[in-house]
Amino acid sequence: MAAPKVFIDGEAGTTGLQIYERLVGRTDIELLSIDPARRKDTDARAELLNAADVAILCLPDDASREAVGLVTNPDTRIIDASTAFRTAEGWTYGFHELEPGHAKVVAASKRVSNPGCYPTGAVALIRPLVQAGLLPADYPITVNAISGYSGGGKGMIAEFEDASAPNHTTVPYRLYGLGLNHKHVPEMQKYGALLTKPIFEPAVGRYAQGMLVQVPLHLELLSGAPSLGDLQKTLADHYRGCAFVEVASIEEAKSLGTLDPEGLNGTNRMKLFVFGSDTSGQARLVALLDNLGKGASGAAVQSMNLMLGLPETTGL
Ligand SMILES: NC(=O)C1=CN([C@@H]2O[C@H](COP(=O)(O)OP(=O)(O)OC[C@H]3O[C@@H](n4cnc5c(N)ncnc54)[C@H](OP(=O)(O)O)[C@@H]3O)[C@@H](O)[C@H]2O)C=CC1
Ligand SMILES: CC(=O)N[C@@H](CCC(=O)OP(=O)(O)O)C(=O)O
Repeated sequence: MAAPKVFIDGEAGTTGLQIYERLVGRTDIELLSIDPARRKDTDARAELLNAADVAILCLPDDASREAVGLVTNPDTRIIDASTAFRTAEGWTYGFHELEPGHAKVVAASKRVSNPGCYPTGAVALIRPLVQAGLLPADYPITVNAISGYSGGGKGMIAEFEDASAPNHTTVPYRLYGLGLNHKHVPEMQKYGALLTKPIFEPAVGRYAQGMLVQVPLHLELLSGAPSLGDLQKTLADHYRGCAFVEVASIEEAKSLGTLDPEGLNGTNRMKLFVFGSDTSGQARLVALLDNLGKGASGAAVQSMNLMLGLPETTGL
């Protein structure tokens, strides 16, 4: 039987290139590549999109919407890495670990939206606690996060790395999203199962890749005033058996004095930590992941594997 065909639209971009590198050596799929000179040519893209069994879109939102509109082959299945369809009807959210059985839903879907990098961490921390009844759905959640500059794609990479770029910067760290209207907020609220819009405080640092996503909580405001151990156990129970999501034990978390955002770079893994103090009644939940791994390209390959009936860990 012929190997299924996969086309990456936006293969030359940051996310696209990382997916290409994960797929190029594989013999269980056939990678369709566009002539670099025609990579923005609508006809050339439409031809390959419709020839693919799975098309992975690694494009800005508008170009993603355009690409979806170019697909007329009912057998072409789409994984979109942009923000365009993450909360849209008819699309499956590609966070396999969302709840038991969700990987099967992804496997059967024709349209899968790849989760945002920050929401992957935030949703992973928040949703199981809401579903377990510990975290009230109307809790005033704050999500604080730092990402490496590759999170902003080719444009931001040039800004930090290319001294000749018009917007070149040498700042070590900066806050952004100050108007509290970051594009990831609706996604965090929807898949975090929250009734209240979270306050999202992102920052970018002068390093390429890797992120930390934090959710601070006051334990006495949670249902039943749980301990740090109760929160850790709820998360650990939820992610037990997941190949790519791990929950640190309370002992491991207590043994750490610091946490490095680059710790899982180059992997499709995410690790969750419950820090804090039962004595002070405060928790600091943290997700560690690679924005280009589990936060983008790794997650897209995980979905592609499932959609093609392959083990989700293939090539990851
Ligand atoms: N970087 C990250 O950590 C993450 C990114 N994403 C999402 O993935 C998507 C891609 O982001 P990223 O890879 O970072 O961005 P990049 O800017 O690095 O790459 C986007 C690519 O798309 C190309 N492109 C733009 N318009 C078109 C078009 N009309 N037709 C064909 N190609 C086009 C660009 O071309 P050109 O080279 O000419 O600019 C570029 O190569 C975005 O939607 C982003 O939100 C998701 C999670 C994390
Ligand atoms: C550092 C930085 O700028 N990060 C990007 C997020 C990455 C991205 O492009 O968003 P998705 O994960 O939804 O695709 C931002 O905040 O806009």
